[in-house]
Amino acid sequence: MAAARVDLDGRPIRPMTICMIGAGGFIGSHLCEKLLMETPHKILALDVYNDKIKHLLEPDSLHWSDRIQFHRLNIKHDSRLEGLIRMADLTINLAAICTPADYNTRPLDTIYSNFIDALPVVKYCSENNKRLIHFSTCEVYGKTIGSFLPKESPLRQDPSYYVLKEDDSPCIFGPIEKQRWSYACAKQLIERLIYAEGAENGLEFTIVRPFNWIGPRMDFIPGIDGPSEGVPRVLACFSNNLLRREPLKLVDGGQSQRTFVYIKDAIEAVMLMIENPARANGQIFNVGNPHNEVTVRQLAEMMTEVYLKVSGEPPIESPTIDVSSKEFYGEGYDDSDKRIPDMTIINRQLGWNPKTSLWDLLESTLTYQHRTYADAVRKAMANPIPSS
Ligand SMILES: NC(=O)c1ccc[n+]([C@@H]2O[C@H](COP(=O)([O-])OP(=O)(O)OC[C@H]3O[C@@H](n4cnc5c(N)ncnc54)[C@H](O)[C@@H]3O)[C@@H](O)[C@H]2O)c1
Ligand SMILES: O=c1ccn([C@@H]2O[C@H](COP(=O)(O)OP(=O)(O)O[C@H]3OC[C@](O)(CO)[C@H]3O)[C@@H](O)[C@H]2O)c(=O)[nH]1
Repeated sequence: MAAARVDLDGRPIRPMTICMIGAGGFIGSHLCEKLLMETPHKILALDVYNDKIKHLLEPDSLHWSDRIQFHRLNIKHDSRLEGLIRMADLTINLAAICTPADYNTRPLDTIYSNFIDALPVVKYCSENNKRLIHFSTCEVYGKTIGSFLPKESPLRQDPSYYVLKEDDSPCIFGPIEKQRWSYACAKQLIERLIYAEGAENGLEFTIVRPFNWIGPRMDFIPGIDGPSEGVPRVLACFSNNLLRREPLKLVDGGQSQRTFVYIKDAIEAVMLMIENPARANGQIFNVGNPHNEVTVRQLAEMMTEVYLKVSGEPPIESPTIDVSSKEFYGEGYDDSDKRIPDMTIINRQLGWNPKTSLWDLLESTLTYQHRTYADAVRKAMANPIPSS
């Protein structure tokens, strides 16, 4: 018989029902997989799409088929939402517009999706005394304090000017006409609302701030499983360029810095939050890998090297090309300069640490991208759809 599952304090973990909103997306698909394969918990999976979790839903014979139920619904307007939250012990809200290309071009949709549409979820959890794990973002920190110092200032090397701490760092956004910040601002306000529901009405909540989680099934490859003119997040943009053997586009010289964490490491952190409510409730957690920092240019160079290795293809003559942010994203784009998560709180509360190096996570992710898309891209390039 399998050993009983226990939490970090040695208490048995009781099987629970989880209402997961946005379960059909990148993070949702990995979380569903992990919950079904390694726990006895049940999932009410809510989303407009289910392509990324089809493998978990289709075969009736799989031993978890009675532990996941998919409900195709849009939380903007569906009266089933409150009933589903009431049926569950815990709600996890992942639903959002969260691709930067949308923030300045569809700011109203972005604000509605990240603030207005999340309001009923918070309200139903609060009114029905249900626990909520809400997905926010590292973008709530905006720009670092250090970015406002003169370029040559030695203080730029001082971590207190750039490491991002949940309980200490300010949230620094650009002006309103830089509509890039519509997303970060909406996420910040929903965080404040959830926090206030906790303080005034006793809502049991956890807020997650992901720092660039990447891995298989992230976003789409334009023209293959998403719109030809669509602009996904950087992993999928660069994967698309590599698959098509075209130069990787570096926005404004690729000088911005990011830390990337492997989705499978990050999901371990979410599992600890799910199964340790006493340690996770009332907390805001950075979840990232401070050791995997690169400039976007370095990311492009590393992805190129890894892709050549896993695909066996020869290099192209010009592996990267510079583009302006106006050309790439349009008017109103702005950027976070640097994102290093402070890990003190998640370490103290949950003992979590990321494990996978950037090279290793790119190797497994690009192997997946090559296996999944190379043939389809080759065929699409051989038979381009004529423009009307
Ligand atoms: N991936 C990251 O690194 C990252 C970083 C920061 C924040 N986040 C946050 O994590 C969450 C999940 O991100 P992801 O990367 O999985 O994105 P994703 O776009 O792959 O997943 C979001 C899912 O929500 C669904 N959804 C959106 N609006 C909906 C609605 N009105 N009704 C029902 N379903 C709806 C989408 O169909 C999609 O499947 C988001 O809230 C995002 O802001 C992610
Ligand atoms: O072809 C490209 C695409 C992007 N860039 C630059 O890469 C940086 C990262 O871009 P991206 O991963 O698309 O998004 P961000 O990190 O800026 O924002 C995300 O962070 C977390 C999240 O909240 C959800 O995932 C989202 O807002 C950036 O500097 C781009 O300009 C590029 O050079 N070439």
